[in-house]
Amino acid sequence: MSFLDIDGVSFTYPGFDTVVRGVSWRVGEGEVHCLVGRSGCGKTTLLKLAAGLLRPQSGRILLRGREVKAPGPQLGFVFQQPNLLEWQRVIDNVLLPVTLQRRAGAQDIERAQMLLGQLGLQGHAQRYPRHLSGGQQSRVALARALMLEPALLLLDEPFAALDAITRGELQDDLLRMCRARRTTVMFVTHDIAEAVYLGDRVAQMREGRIVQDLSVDLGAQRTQALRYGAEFNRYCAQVLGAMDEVAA
Ligand SMILES: Nc1ncnc2c1ncn2[C@@H]1O[C@H](COP(=O)(O)OP(=O)(O)OP(=O)(O)O)[C@@H](O)[C@H]1O
Repeated sequence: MSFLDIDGVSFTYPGFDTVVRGVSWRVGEGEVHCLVGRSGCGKTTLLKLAAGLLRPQSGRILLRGREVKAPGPQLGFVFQQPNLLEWQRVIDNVLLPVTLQRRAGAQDIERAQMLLGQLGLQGHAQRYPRHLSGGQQSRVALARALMLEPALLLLDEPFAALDAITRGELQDDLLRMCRARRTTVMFVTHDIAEAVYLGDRVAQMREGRIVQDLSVDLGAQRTQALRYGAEFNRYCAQVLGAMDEVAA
């Protein structure tokens, strides 16, 4: 049994063609798995299925052996837009997963402050989202997703709107935070280099199916300098090659 078992899962939006077609995918605990593929191939839908936001019509999804039926505290989700509450301060945005259930206590506030500190936002807790840059807002969204210490973090192109340097910093923050906690990560991106940089595995989706599942043996400690190495570029070429096969 893997940490996350996606087993023969299919999904169709009512009245439309099937979007996810018999996908099986296993994710080990503490691993980072990236999912790439052309626009519309079903990546977001698969992520929503893994989150329990959608239910498969066939197959099943098990998290630590238990069927995922609805989103819960074991799951964190980060979307392309930070989706912060504009009228709440940064600290209250981070505390949101707690305050949706109960009043935040001193320990919760301490934890939120710690997460903000780890993401370089210690001085920003009392600000409002509009006072932050795009990269800082993405960091707040990441802190919020980690607030309940989820076992599985699902990210859907969370850094797509950021410039290359900020994006690199966020990638390193994500890896550092998740490796330290052994958080398991599923990360959807259009960017092949981002997938290879972050992933222990990179899966490629095409027309609802996983058509390539590549193990990336670049070690657990990734630094941006890796990107200039031959090995890194070989992995990128392998993923791109499989994508080009589709276009040919
Ligand atoms: N709520 C919905 N109702 C009907 N069809 C949908 C719905 N959401 C998505 N689809 C369709 O399902 C297919 C897969 O969409 P999905 O968002 O999963 O793709 P994706 O690979 O994440 O795309 P992108 O990279 O552009 O975000 C697309 O053809 C899309 O039009």
